[in-house]
Amino acid sequence: MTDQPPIPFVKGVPFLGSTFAFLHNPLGFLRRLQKQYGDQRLVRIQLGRRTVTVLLKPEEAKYVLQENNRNYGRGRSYKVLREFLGDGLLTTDGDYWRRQRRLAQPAFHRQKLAVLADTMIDEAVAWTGRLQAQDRTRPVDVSTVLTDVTLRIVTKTLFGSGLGNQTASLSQALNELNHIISQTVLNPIRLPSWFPSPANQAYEKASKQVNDLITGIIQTRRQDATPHDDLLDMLLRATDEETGEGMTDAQLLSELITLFTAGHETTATSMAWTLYLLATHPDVQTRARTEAQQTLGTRTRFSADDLRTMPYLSQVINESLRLYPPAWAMSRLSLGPDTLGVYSLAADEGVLVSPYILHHDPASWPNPDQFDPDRFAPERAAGRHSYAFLPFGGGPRLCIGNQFALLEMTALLGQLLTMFDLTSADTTAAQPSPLITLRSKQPIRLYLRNLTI
Ligand code: HEM
Repeated sequence: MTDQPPIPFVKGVPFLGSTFAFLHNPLGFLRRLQKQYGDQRLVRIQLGRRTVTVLLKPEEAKYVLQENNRNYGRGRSYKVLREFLGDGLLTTDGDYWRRQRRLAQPAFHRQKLAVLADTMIDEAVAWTGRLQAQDRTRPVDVSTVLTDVTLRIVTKTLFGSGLGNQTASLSQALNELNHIISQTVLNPIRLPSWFPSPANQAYEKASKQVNDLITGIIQTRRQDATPHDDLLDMLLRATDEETGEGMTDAQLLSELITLFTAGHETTATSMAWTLYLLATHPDVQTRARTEAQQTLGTRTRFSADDLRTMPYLSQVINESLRLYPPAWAMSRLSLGPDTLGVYSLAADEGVLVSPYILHHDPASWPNPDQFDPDRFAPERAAGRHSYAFLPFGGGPRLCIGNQFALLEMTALLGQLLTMFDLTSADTTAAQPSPLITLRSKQPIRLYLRNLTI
């Protein structure tokens, strides 16, 4: 190991290294690194007091996320999230994470998802109905309408439709909690959690409300032998093959809040980008609509099977996830020393895997900024490295909700395209803003014109 060269290091400015350059424009900064250091495959930068190794090629991403994943734990950003989400799938590591993942995985199997897909389709139909009833001479802010529908879908698929008037209060409380978490995680000046600041007090209040509501739901369900077609039911029934034990109420609570948080804004964000791309590429929109219309035929509602049989729509979604991956960066910490390609990596080093950077590498994606769904046509995708496209991460920590998200997006897109023509209300191009997820800097506003008129 000692013969190996150190990873190329970007010095930046004295004491602060690349901190300001990165914070000022993270995506621009990372793309400059890619241009300058792409041939070396990785590069180390200084962020604050720590150094971070940025992986610039899919081979190293695969190595860290999959081949030697046991040497890489959750990075620092997950430690902050853990304060809020507790010990859930997203924030834990090691044996604890492995057991929770084993318990939760069956809830996301194909047949189980087919049941949840029906809920998604019902919600997609209701959503387009609400859009149709709106005043459509004015543009629609897509983030608002998508947050609304993805919230409904995640609440219903997690907790079922039997919550009655609790559905609205739960959804509202969880959304508020989610909002406070995002604001706090992104704020560089964080007061300790015991300090009675307005943000900490708002968090305490929302968190207590969510915990009380979900704990109440869990306890009611534990007394109820009737099967429910929702994720909570599947998680409640899950037992560990080795010990025969299931999850405690506290574990269920953390996993439910995690699934809600991880599964809601990501999907709303990528749907917003997809609608924007379709509105600004009318030829792609027409082709996607034709496929959706032909699949639907004379029916008014898609079936769960239909959602897996629209290859062009799936190419469109993939290309949108390539250009604007909601999880634009994933952080890891090396647990022990390692060898990355020809370089040596020390223990306790930050490692950054950025889907955004790998998705814009010209070596894998010629003209990387161009929207071209045919890149995902089987003949063009053949031979591409499997980690050149990783919107859902990879290896054992691959997003547990990836198929859920793709089904949901297909249901919403398919339904929307069969009813409306989409055009952009703005002349300037939308710019990505890397917050916790990769949102658009400006609101995305579209006109929805009724196709039948
Ligand atoms: C377009 C939508 C989505 C995107 C782009 C996305 C992306 C990701 C990525 C990149 C990871 C891996 C993070 C890492 O390894 O550091 C992840 C993990 C995770 N996602 Fe998603 N996700 C999406 C939707 C969902 C949905 C719908 C759910 C649940 C219903 C969900 C639940 C989770 C959970 C629980 C994890 C942690 C898995 C583990 O480590 O075992 N995600 N997601």
